[in-house]
Amino acid sequence: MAGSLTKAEEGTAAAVDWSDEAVIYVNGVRRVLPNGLAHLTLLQYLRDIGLRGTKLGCGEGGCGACTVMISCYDRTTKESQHFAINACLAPLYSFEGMHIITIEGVGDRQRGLHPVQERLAEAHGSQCGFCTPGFVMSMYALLRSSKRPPTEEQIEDSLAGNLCRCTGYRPIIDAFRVFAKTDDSFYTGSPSENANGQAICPSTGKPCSCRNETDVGADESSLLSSVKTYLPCSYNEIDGNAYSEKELIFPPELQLRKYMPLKLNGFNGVRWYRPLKLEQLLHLKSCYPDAKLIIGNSEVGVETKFKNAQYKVMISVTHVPELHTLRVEEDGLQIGSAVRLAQLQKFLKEVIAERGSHETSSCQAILGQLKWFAGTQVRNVASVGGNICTASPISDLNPLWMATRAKFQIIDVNNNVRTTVAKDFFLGYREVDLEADEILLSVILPWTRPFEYVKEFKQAHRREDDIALVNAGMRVHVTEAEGNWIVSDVSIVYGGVAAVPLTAAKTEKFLVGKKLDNGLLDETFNLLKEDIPLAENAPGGMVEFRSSLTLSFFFKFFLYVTHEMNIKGLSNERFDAANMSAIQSYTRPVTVGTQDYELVGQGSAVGQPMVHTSAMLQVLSVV
Ligand SMILES: NC(=O)C1=CN([C@@H]2O[C@H](COP(=O)(O)OP(=O)(O)OC[C@H]3O[C@@H](n4cnc5c(N)ncnc54)[C@H](O)[C@@H]3O)[C@@H](O)[C@H]2O)C=CC1
Ligand SMILES: O=c1[nH]c(=O)c2nc[nH]c2[nH]1
Repeated sequence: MAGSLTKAEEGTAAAVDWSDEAVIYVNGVRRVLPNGLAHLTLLQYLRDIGLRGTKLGCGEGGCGACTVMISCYDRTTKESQHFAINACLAPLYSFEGMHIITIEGVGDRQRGLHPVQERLAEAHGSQCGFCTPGFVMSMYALLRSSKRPPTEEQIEDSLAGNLCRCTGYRPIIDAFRVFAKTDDSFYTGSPSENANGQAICPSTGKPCSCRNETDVGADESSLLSSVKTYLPCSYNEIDGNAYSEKELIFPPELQLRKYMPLKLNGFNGVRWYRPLKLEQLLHLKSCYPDAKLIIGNSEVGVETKFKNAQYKVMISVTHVPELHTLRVEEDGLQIGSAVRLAQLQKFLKEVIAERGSHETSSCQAILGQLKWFAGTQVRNVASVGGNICTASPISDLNPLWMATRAKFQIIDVNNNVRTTVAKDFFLGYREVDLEADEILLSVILPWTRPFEYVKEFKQAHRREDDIALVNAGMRVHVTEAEGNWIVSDVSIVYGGVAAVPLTAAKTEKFLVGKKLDNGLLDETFNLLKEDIPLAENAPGGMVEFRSSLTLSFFFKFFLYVTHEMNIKGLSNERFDAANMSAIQSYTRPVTVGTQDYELVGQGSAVGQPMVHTSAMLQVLSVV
């Protein structure tokens, strides 16, 4: 049904036939969304229609209890794509034309448990059950989106946005480890052996004894490990059918459905638009200069829920192709502002694999930082432009855009494009160089030159899914002059230390023209302390610690560059082997944990590793 045009929209070239018909599928069931729900999140809607298995935890995208799987159809590749998201921040209408699968769509009492649910229950992976549907959905989305069985690392990464506060992560990870099919022998019952005849663990690739522990019928009086329940779960025990036969498919109607520009309303006069063309977006922005652009809503959602922000007009720009550019160009990469962070990760990996390493030092640093940016569910929706324009003082990427000499392309409502350097874009606390009639179009990330090194830094209370205490982006370019390799250009930018990312200007000036050697360090540290002052009462506290981080990040950068230059024979600066760990990027081995307990046969359930009676219900999220 076509929506009527407002006065402001009348008589313009971009007048559009806006539709107010919004169709989604939820667990295979077609649902026409009524107009008037623009103020609702997906989570509120799901719970309103009786699907209460998806939980409201923190409500700000941090705990994963509200995880659901979204499927959409890529008309270019003709494939459906699946990803886990947090329903608590997701604006309902953003999913028009998509399929939402909730915990109820994965398994239920009639169809039985999905193997993911079955594993979690059997491996004692639920206790109070509140976070359980979120874990199931993250694992389910990973399996549905993986062409090959995921690795154990991928499984753990996919759970970084899910918090558990009672069961503990060991049994949860143990439960899901079986889906990391790394060795067929694990499934055939004849594990491979090394030259010494020791069994090789199919999961870790190291000698172990887990094959014995898969023998459920082993002597019960012996010491047993909880990993004994590692059995493949390829079928459902209720009726013996392969579970894949019951997997919800992407609805054929949605494959064929034509996207329409949408105009819908919400409570209290809220208006929600989904333009399909840049021209439509710019026209809306000219009619409503105060309109809020929305992509992932992971910042705007927090502002409206917790900071009393009210936005009357919201423009969802997820379907504007010009904002989704991901292009390799002669001078670097062009990255559209609406590109999701997970898409950017995938793209950067491809670019790094294809191009020479000297060109992609910036790409590697950004990819390195994205690994620790929030959790999977947030990265699946949050966008490059959303992070830049939020201009959060702790943004993980903004110091890097500045340090890498990135440029931002900005377009106004009259289609004029201007380019500014990232370094000049952040004006004050959450204030950027954008006029009311302008939007961010894209980011241009230049290739690095030979002998140019870029590195990312972040320190948080915990590595996964946490905001930075201090972060930084650093870059140096060295060139040869009279037989010496000297600094020709350097960028040192810190986040988390001021209202905007802060450039260490005096330090940069000092370093230019110098040969990087240990003798420079004392003076550099003194200048850094002047450049990055942290007052005793600075917001965020822990000033001594944060101050020392600014120095230690630089020291690590210095070591990294020195080491790289030594390898290339450009320098013979002393490199103390004890400092090696400072330059190695942190890689956490997959989690390994065992639990040993003695079974005391006293004729009762006490002391027996029995699955508790609520487990089957908790993994279905019906309790
Ligand atoms: N809730 C959470 O757990 C987390 C939230 N974040 C935040 O989420 C944001 C990520 O992006 P989204 O979810 O996509 O943001 P969003 O849809 O919430 O938009 C964020 C801000 O950017 C503006 N914006 C977005 N694109 C724009 C463009 N092209 N031109 C001008 N302004 C534009 C929006 O109007 C809004 O003010 C980051 O800024 C970060 O601060 C990041 C990690 C975790
Ligand atoms: O750049 C960011 N990185 C994060 O991890 C994060 N969490 C909330 N907001 C954030 N911004």
